[in-house]
Amino acid sequence: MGSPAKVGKKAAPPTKTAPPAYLDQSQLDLSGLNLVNKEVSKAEEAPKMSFAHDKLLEEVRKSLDAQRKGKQALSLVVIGHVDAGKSTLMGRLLYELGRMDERTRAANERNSTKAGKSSFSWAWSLDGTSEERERGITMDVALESFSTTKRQITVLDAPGHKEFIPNMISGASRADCALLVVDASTGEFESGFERGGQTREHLVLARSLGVAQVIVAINKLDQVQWGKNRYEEICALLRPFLTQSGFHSAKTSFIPIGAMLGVNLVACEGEDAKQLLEWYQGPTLVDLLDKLEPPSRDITAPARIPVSNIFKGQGSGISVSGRVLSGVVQVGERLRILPGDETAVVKSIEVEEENVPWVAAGSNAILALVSVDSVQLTIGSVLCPPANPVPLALTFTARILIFDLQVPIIAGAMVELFHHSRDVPASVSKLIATLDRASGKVVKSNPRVLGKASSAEVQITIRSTGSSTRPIPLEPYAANKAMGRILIRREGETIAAGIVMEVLG
Ligand SMILES: Nc1nc2c(ncn2[C@@H]2O[C@H](COP(=O)(O)OP(=O)(O)OP(=O)(O)O)[C@@H](O)[C@H]2O)c(=O)[nH]1
Repeated sequence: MGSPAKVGKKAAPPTKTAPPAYLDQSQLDLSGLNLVNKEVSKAEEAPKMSFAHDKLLEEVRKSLDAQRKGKQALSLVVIGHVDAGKSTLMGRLLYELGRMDERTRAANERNSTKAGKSSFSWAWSLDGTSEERERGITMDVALESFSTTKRQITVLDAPGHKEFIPNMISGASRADCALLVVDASTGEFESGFERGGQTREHLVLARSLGVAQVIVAINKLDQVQWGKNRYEEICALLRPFLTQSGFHSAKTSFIPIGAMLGVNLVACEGEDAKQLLEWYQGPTLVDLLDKLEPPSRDITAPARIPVSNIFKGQGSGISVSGRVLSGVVQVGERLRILPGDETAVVKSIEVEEENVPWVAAGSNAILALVSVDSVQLTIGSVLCPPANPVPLALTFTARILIFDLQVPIIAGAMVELFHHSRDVPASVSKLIATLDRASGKVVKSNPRVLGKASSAEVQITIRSTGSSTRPIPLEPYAANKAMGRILIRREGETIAAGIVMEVLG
C-alpha cells in the first residue's frame, strides 16, 4: 500500500465512512441532491502537480521499497456474525496498543454506563453514531488505524447484522485481509455458523471480493471457562468451511482471545489469562497481525478509485473517500468522474489522518476535490485519469459461482448487482453456458436454469431506475482484478459472486 512521507496534519478527520443508505442529511445533500454550491466549488484554486508521471512512479517505488524494510501497510476488514465482539475487540486492541488514551476509555465507560449499555463500553468509540450506540450494533463501516512492530494497519470494522450486508461488502472491497471474529459462547457460535448466519456469509463475501488471508479470532472464551475443547471444536467446524470457501490453509490462522478482558490481544498474561495459559502458548493476535502479507500492488495500471463516501470538505470543497485500487494519484492531478462527463482536480490527499502529496494502489484515502460540479459525483462513482477512463457498462458478460439458492436462476431473473460501494438493480439477461467448476470449461451451452453450487457464464444487464438507466463503471477482471469483481444478491441473500469477462456496451 503506498503513501509517502506525511506533509502535514489533517484538518478534519472523518473516521466513519457511511454507505448510501445510512448517510446523514448533509451527506445526502452532497451525494444525491446536488445542493452543493457549484459556483464556489468551481472557483476554488486548483493546485499544480509536483511530479511528471514517470518521476512520480519512481518516488512511489522508492517509498514502497523503504516500506518493505520498515512497516508494510495493509488494510484489514473485521467481519463476523452480529454481536461476535468485533467492535469490542477493536476498541480494546486500540487501547492496548496505545491508540486510545485512558481519558477516552474512561469517557466511553462513563457514557456507555449512563446510556445503560455498559457492556458496549469498548465498542463505544467505533460504534460512533447515536443510533448505533442505542441499538448496540454497528451499522456502517468504521475506519481506524494502528501499527504493530512490522505493519501499519488500516482497520475497517464492518457491521455484523444481516440488514447491513451492503455496508459490509463496501468495507470488504476495500480490504487486503480479514479478521473473522466468532463468539465461542454455548449456542452462539452455532447460530452464527448455521445457514443464514453471517459467519458463513461474511467469509464467502470476503473471499469473493479478493480477500485471501484470514485470521479467525475465537472470542468470548471467558464465557466457556477458556475451554480448550470448545476452542478446538470451533476450529474443527470452521476449517473445512474455510477451505471450501477458497481460503488456503497456509493463509488461515486461528487464535483464542477474550476481547473484553484484553486477553491474548497484545499479551497473554495476568490473572485473566491464567486459564488460557494452562493450554495455550501460541502467538498473540498482534503476533499474527504482524505476519499478514500485503498483496502486490499494481501501481503502473491506470488509477481507479471507487468512491465509498462523499462529504463536505473544508471550506467550500468536496471530499471523497475510497480505496485506490490501482495506479497512483497526486495533488494537482485532474481526474475524470465516471459515470458522467465531469472532472475534478485533487486539492489535497489524506491518508491515515495525515496530508500527503500522492497516494498509490492499496491505500484508503480521502481526496479533497476542487473544480468539480458535484452533480455527477455519487457513491460508487469511479475516479480515473481522463486519458484512461474506466469502461461504462449497461450490459456485460460474467463468470459466476452460484451459492446456496432457494429458487434457481432463469434468464431474466431480477437481481441486485454489487460492485464496490454501488448496488444497482440488474437482471441475468442471458444464460450463456454452465461451466465445469474446476476447469472452467463449457459443460452446456444455453442452459435453461442455473442451480445451486453451479458455475456459469451469464450476461448481466443493468435495469432502469425510474426514468433512466445509468451505466456503471466496471472493468473486465483480466484488465483490473479489483474492478472486475461482482456480487449478485436477491431478496437479501447473496446468491452468486463472479468476475467480469467482457463489457458489451
Ligand atoms: N463475555 C464477553 N463478552 C464480550 C466479549 N467481547 C464482546 N463481548 C460482548 O458482546 C456484545 C457485542 O459486542 P460488540 O463488540 O458490539 O459486537 P459486534 O460484533 O461489534 O456487533 P455488530 O457490529 O453489531 O455485529 C457486547 O455486549 C460485548 O460486551 C468477550 O470477550 N467476553
